[in-house]
Amino acid sequence: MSKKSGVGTIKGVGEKTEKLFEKIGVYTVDDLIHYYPRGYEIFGEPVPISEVEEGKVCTICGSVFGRVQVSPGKGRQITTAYLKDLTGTIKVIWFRMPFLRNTLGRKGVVVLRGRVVKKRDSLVMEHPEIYDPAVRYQEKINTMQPVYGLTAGLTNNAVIKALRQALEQVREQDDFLPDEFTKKYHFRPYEQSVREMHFPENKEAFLAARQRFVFEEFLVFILSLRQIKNTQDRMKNGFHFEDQPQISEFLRQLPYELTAAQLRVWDDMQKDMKSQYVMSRLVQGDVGSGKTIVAVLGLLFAGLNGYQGALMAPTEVLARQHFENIKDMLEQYQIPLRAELLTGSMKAKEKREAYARIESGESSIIIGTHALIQEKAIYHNLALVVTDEQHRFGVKQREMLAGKGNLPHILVMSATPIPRTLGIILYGDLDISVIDELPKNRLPIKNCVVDTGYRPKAYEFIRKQVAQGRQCYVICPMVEESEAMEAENVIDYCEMLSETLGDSINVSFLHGKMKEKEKDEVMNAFGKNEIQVLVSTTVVEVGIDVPNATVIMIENAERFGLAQLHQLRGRVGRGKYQSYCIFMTASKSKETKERLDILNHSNDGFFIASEDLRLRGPGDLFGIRQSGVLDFKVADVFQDAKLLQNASEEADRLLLDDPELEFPEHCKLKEHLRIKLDEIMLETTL
Ligand SMILES: Nc1ncnc2c1ncn2[C@@H]1O[C@H](COP(=O)(O)OP(=O)(O)OP(=O)(O)O)[C@@H](O)[C@H]1O
Repeated sequence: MSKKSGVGTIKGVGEKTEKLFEKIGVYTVDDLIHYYPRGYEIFGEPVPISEVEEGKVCTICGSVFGRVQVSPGKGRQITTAYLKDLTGTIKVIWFRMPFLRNTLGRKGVVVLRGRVVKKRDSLVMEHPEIYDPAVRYQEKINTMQPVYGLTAGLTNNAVIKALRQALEQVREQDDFLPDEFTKKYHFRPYEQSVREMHFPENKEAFLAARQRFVFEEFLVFILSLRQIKNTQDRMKNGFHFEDQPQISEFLRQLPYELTAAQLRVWDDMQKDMKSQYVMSRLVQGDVGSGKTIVAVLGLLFAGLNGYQGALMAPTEVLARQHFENIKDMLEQYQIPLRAELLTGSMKAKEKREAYARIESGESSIIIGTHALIQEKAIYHNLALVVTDEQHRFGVKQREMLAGKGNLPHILVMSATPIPRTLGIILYGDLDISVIDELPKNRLPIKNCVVDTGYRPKAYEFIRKQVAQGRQCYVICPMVEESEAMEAENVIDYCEMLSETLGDSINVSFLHGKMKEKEKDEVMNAFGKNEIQVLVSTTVVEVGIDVPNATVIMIENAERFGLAQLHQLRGRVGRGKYQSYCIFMTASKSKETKERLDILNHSNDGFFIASEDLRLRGPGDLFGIRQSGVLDFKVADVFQDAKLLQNASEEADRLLLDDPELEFPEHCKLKEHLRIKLDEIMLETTL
């Protein structure tokens, strides 16, 4: 086995497990070595069964009592057992582990560790880890146990086992970080740091190791940005943009006036597009601040000037929403441009026809997902690409999109509230425009944080809002184990709510496992108010815009990060109606209360992000990811702002001394950067 070999070369990793590893993005031994835990658990002593608490991960010790039963149902089997100690008995269930029926009964005393939930008024431990024999658990008490991101079928223990072997392959010479930084910032040696990331002695050791990888990650990121920026600096374009009277007319006819901030951004964009240089602009604005219309203006501007404009959305649901919205606008305001939708799930024939209309230039506004940048899509004078911050383009992507024509202007949309100073570092290759005000017609969202006892009242409130013609979202409890279980959960909840609310209210559900077409149908029906209450997972998190929705109720609010809760809440309060957000939590913990209080008292994404940082403090072990957007493996833009600053300064200095990274001490870094840049290119072209 070497670091470059596949995970399948690790002892005990068979073909099936190899496939599961691939699902989580681990292909090689090296990938595994750098597959860091999502968090760590500190195991406590087992508690008496009579003292387990709802909503908490608990450890109990006892023996299996009675028969172990497995409910039928292909792929959904539930194994049920009862565990007993001197103080009481608790029901325990496992999902999709029918083989436990034969093994569990024989084990005698076991230690189980899992989350306790309430089902039909009694406590149930869900899908716990089993420690066998119990003495093995003793070794773990008070140690930090890594918790990895998993997929159905892959257990945490399997990852740990494979990792222990993989770590044998780590060598000091694998370190690509130049020595000068290790010395200057007192980082621990590479090999030790990798180990401490997975199996830290204690919190301090973990924090020290983490610092090193945070710095490394930022440094590589910034150096890559600088390279992209260097090649695209002040690139000339061959477009010729002129003011379009139809756009002024369009703006006059819109049912609302643009805010001053929106007008400012639109002004920046026009200047960019009319100049002789290629635009690379980031538009940053809080949820619901009205970024879409600004993007639409850009697309119209391109179309009316005889070019094509493309809008790339992160999900199909969102792509379709934008498409319908733009198509309606074109019709309503009699703008003679054709909009085209292009998504991965479209039928081959539909795609072929769309490609043809794109290539001939018949369609000038093209909206879609990643499919937009697939090879088969050939553009006819593409002048603008609007995208979100997940899909950032380098020169290569621009070239590919443009075909043989000019490099298109790029507009990137972001709802991540990042302080300007950080933004300049992180988006070093982009000019930044900020939408810092909300449309005038908005009433601030009214929030409340309540416990689960409030549910009946919340449902009553929803019923009243629906009676007034409004609509509601219910975000379902999160299930960490698997997407499939999350889907089941959403369906069950939907059934229950539908019964509670009665026949006159249409309740439906949405989850990530549904087919794109089904998702579209549900979202469409919700958009038209044919569905009044939508029970959903976090798939509605980004971009969904149904201004008639006025209530969002978020179950298990304590399990989400503040930024994510803010995004979710942003689904309401998008129109003129008073909107409400109900944060539901069973947790009594002080931290939860404090965190949710921040949201309860503020609707300002920027303030929330900074408060979150203050609360979590530096080096928070269990920090729930701030944003999926600037997705660093280890680093956190907010928490590690200081290291980001350091890395940025060091990157500048490094490039000043050795612009091509040709010094011998930089050669490993250079090689790593090359691989990294290839990866970035690949990610954006797939
Ligand atoms: N100036 C304005 N006045 C009134 N309503 C507006 C204005 N600008 C946009 N809107 C409306 O506000 C709603 C939210 O706008 P939009 O969907 O563009 O938000 P966003 O910034 O993209 O938010 P998110 O980040 O949540 O996707 C839309 O229904 C839009 O029509």
